[in-house]
Amino acid sequence: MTVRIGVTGATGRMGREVIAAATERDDCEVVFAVNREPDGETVDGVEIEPADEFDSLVVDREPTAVVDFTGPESAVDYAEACADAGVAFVTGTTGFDDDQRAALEAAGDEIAVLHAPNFARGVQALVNVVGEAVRNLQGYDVELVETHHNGKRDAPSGTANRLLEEIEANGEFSERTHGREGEAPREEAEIGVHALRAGDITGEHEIVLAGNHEEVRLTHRAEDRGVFAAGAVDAAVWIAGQKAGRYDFADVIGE
Ligand SMILES: NC(=O)C1=CN([C@@H]2O[C@H](COP(=O)(O)OP(=O)(O)OC[C@H]3O[C@@H](n4cnc5c(N)ncnc54)[C@H](OP(=O)(O)O)[C@@H]3O)[C@@H](O)[C@H]2O)C=CC1
Ligand SMILES: O=C(O)C1=N[C@H](C(=O)O)C[C@H](O)C1
Repeated sequence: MTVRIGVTGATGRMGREVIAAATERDDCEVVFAVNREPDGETVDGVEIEPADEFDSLVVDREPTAVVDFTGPESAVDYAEACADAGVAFVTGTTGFDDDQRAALEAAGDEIAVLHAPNFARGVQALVNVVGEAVRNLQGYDVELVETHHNGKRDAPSGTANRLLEEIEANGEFSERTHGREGEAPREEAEIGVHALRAGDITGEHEIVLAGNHEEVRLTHRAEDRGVFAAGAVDAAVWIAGQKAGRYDFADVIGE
């Protein structure tokens, strides 16, 4: 079976990678790709169409799934349009506020919705091990540093927030401290969170656990955005035929 994929944010950093990853697979076809204000360009031979035609494209082209890397507001709009059309929705977009997250989850009542803040398999492994590290090192100081390109809009990253949830679920922490300045001694139970933005760095996440005259560093470094795109296309293939509900990348890779 060929999985028919619609792509949103198609001329963005990730949208281009998704088109490339999908078109190089034998089991996928990109049936449409949209961006806000396309200027007639094509990406890997796929014509980029205007985003305001999404509602008709998602019906007429009969995609199996839409893959979205845009922004939180538009991701929610696309999820709702997919719910109306009965088309599965995969999004890697980050930076949702609580209302937007609730709206995205509500779409999961109608269709299969998969949201993952990071589609790298190595990050899923990091999520799996960080809780165990925190449990084994109770009382150690924990700090998280994430580093991304200078075009990233949200901070901390979606991946950082996911890792922080895992850290908090496995240890006794009082609060997150976002950066430090001036007279700011460390509280025993705080988690320091630091967001660096520079150049075209694809994405790095490092958790530092320190105490007892030793330190442990758990680091993931994405070397190429293709790793995220490949994971997102794997998710689009996996979600074909899934029933309505809310899914994450762990479901795709079988954990
Ligand atoms: N889950 C994962 O593995 C990953 C997630 N991400 C996340 O994906 C998202 C996109 O990242 P990236 O590709 O780097 O960003 P870009 O800014 O490069 O691309 C975003 C694209 O979406 C379009 N867009 C943005 N806002 C809207 C809107 N309101 N309506 C319609 N189109 C819109 C932009 O159009 P225009 O050109 O007109 O602005 C652009 O083409 C971010 O939230 C990022 O954090 C990124 C990498 C991996
Ligand atoms: O914006 C990015 O580039 C990335 N965003 C995701 C996030 O916010 O966690 C994933 C990845 O780190 C790249």
